[in-house]
Amino acid sequence: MSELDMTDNGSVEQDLRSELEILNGKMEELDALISQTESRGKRSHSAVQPVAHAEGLWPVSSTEDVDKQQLKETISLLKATLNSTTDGILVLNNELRVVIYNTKFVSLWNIPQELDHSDAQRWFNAFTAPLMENSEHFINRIREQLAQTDEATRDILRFTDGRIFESRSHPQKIEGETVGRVWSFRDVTKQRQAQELVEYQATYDPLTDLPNRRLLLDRLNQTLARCRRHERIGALLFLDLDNFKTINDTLGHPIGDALLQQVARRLTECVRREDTAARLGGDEFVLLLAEEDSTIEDYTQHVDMAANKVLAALSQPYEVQGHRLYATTSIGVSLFPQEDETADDVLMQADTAMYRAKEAGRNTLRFFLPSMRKFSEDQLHIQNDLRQALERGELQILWQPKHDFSGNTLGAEALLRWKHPTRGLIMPSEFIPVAEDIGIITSLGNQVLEVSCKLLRKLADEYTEAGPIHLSVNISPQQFQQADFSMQVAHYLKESGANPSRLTLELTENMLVTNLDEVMAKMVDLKRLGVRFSIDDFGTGYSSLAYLKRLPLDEIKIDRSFVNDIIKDPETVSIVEAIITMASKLGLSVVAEGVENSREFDFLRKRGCHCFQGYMLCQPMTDDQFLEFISEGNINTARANSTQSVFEGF
Ligand SMILES: Nc1nc2c(ncn2[C@@H]2O[C@@H]3COP(=O)(O)O[C@H]4[C@@H](O)[C@H](n5cnc6c(=O)[nH]c(N)nc65)O[C@@H]4COP(=O)(O)O[C@H]3[C@H]2O)c(=O)[nH]1
Repeated sequence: MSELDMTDNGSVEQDLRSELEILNGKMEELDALISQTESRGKRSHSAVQPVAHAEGLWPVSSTEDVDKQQLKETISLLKATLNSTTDGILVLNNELRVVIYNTKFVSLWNIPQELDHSDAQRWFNAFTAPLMENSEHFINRIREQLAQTDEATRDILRFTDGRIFESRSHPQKIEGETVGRVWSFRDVTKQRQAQELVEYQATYDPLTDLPNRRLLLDRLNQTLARCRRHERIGALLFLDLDNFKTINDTLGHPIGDALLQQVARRLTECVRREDTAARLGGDEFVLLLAEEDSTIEDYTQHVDMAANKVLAALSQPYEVQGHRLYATTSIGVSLFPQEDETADDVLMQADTAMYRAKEAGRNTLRFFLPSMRKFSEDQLHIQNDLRQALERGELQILWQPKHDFSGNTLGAEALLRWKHPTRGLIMPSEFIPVAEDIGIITSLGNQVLEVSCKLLRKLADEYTEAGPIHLSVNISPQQFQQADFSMQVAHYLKESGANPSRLTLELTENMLVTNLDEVMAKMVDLKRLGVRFSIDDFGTGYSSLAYLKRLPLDEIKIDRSFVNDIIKDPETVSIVEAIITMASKLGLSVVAEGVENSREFDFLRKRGCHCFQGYMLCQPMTDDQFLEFISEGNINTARANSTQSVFEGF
């Protein structure tokens, strides 16, 4: 690569002067000598001709009546001085012919002796072409510098073999008239590489080689300025991997790092050269799309397509050190400029939109809307409030019963609610992701486990006539990954005296596929205690027959979205039928969740579904309501408590 970097002209003249101090001194001697001969009526300097020597090219006078001895001494001193410098020195005249050079120059540029040493044009043609990607540019620069009769210059020359030279040049004058130019070349490869490394480390992410936050903000600032100046539109995409933490915690950081590297590669492949893919840290990436002179509608469409392409690319399975991993992404998009927002504002807006994408179910994208600004402020408040909610006892567990096809209550699922002092009832879809983000989901989940175990014991002791009632508890990935999770479960079971076979732990598919072996070992451990396992939201994640066969599962829960679609969508009918058949072949019971009407119920019952949960049957209820419901053994109690129940009877 040939890169000319013209900077620092002012101070260079000073540097060059000092560097060539000795040389200049000798030149003055030579001038004085020449003047002597001139004063005798001879124009000796015009007779000085370049003659090639093994060590370089030196001016030799042909004038007979110059004091030859004195001239010889001066030349030998000049020669010694030039050859003692660590820089390659080259002097050209205005016609681009070589006047003088030293041995260092020859060795730096690998110039063989047999070449015509007086013809710089020929040198450069022969030697710069293979050394530099753009040698023509270099030769033009030499000509340009020769034309700059007064200025000192400094360039950085880059060679295809990786070497970097610093080239300084200074005009050569005789009696005020510029007759040529002196160049000094220094190999600065090591210094430049060290400097570039420092610069690189300050602006690039070492793991993925992508620009870091600093460089991104710098480019975003420039893009914002260009957009404002030329009335263009730009877009920033904020990406966050949905289940990276699970993978990182379960499989370890080396695998997490390798996954991030693959994500970075895919991102770079998805975008155009003029776009910027950056990593902010952790599993947060950003795409800065090049600005365009376009209408907001066209640009939005373009960004939407680009973001969907990224979602599709990043959701493909990853092969990392023998593990097949799945990672989806949530994307928030901010279009700019809107008002007088800064680069930080744009980043924050995209981040806010990303949270909305997560909230909307992950593996999706959302554009930032001004109304979301309030949402991000709310998020901050929610985080602070949730930290205190545990201590203040604001979290409550509701129980949603599950029934067999005759209406017998088989059990219930524990569902959290947050009774916020000013905002009222907050649903888990809103606060569970926050609890995961701020790291309190494990203690929250443990409380649900503890309460569930105590209730199991109470049901077994005091509600025997209701038959064996099972309780199901949702287990978050972070909670399951705790090294002492099995011990925690064992502790709550022992402390309460609950029957372990009545406790069902609900896991999600994505939790299972990240590291099958480790997950299986933990499940086997827990199975020894006697607990049951259920896969929640089955069909929405990465369902794989491999894990269904290998893991010690007891139950599959068909996701609500399938249940609600079976009436209107023939494809969903096939999926649900396949799930029930497969579960039956594997000896697993099937729970249909979110059953809202009798048509869904009838369809599922006829296909062999064992267990039903949904508003048609019962809404989630408080402890007291649930215990009353159990003691009456009558589903009609639940109907009476529920305004939304559409249950028509079994
Ligand atoms: N539209 C409709 N919805 C129905 C119907 N029947 C039940 N549902 C709702 O479906 C969700 C079922 O729970 P999930 O799939 O485990 O999904 C749960 C679970 O993933 C999570 N969650 C709730 N409690 C806990 C908890 O204690 N720990 C953890 N880790 N997650 C929890 O929050 C999710 C949402 O919980 P909920 O809002 O209580 O929502 C519950 C329930 O109220 C119906 O007929 N129609």
